[in-house]
Amino acid sequence: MNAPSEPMTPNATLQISGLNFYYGSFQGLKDVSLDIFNRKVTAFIGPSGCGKSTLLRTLNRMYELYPGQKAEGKIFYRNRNILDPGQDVNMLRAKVGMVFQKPTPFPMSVYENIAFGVRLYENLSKGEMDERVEWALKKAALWGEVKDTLNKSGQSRAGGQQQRLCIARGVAVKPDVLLLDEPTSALDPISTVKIEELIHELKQDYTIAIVTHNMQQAARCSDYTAYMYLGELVEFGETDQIFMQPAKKATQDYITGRFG
Ligand SMILES: Nc1ncnc2c1ncn2[C@@H]1O[C@H](COP(=O)(O)OP(=O)(O)OP(=O)(O)O)[C@@H](O)[C@H]1O
Repeated sequence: MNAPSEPMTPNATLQISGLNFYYGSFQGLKDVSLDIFNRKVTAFIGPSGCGKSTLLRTLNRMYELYPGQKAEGKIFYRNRNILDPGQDVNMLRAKVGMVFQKPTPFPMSVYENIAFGVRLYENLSKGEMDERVEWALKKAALWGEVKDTLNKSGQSRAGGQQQRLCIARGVAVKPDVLLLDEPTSALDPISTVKIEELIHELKQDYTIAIVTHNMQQAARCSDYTAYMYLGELVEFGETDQIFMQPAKKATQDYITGRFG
């Protein structure tokens, strides 16, 4: 780990400063700066291709799994710039977990879906692991539905349960931050409501950033909203302000459906 660098804004879990992102020669993010606050939900909204997912994927350096993708600028987490080459990326991804649009349980039992990730970071006894699995499934509001079938395949569950299993898997390694990339867009309305209720519960313990196409979802779930367009952050603020009194006409046009 590098020496501590700059102090962060109080109450910020992540502080993004002057972030640029490149897919080869194409610039996907342009000088983006914003704070992601502790135990709050921050929503990224904007038309398709504006850079929402790109921004989310910088926060745990997920983009590095793909050649030719590069981030420049600073993202502070615990007073350190996680974009520094010395950052331990595995540790970062344990602390800043991610859930994807399409539920992606591993091809193994419900129990193993959770235990697998925990074993990468901790050496727990069988009893401790059983407790951790139960704890994570309870956090993801799934325990009641799966407690009698923990040894059945995670992939055989319904879509909404699979997504909550992925959230349980993320929570099980005790992260600080959960990144949710369109977590309900592949789900039916009832499962969507459950995930939204879960987000509300989870923010008591975790900092959450969510990408969503659905403006009503952003309005319902988030405390802060960032409106993006063509790789730039147009406006960022408390969700009520962004939806009721946006400072910029471009934001107003988007949220009133006049554009996008
Ligand atoms: N692997 C890639 N290679 C090249 N360009 C990419 C790649 N992935 C994304 N882009 C481009 O980067 C820009 C931002 O994409 P991104 O997926 O972050 O947008 P988004 O706002 O999340 O869009 P959507 O709502 O459609 O998911 C787009 O112009 C997109 O075409």
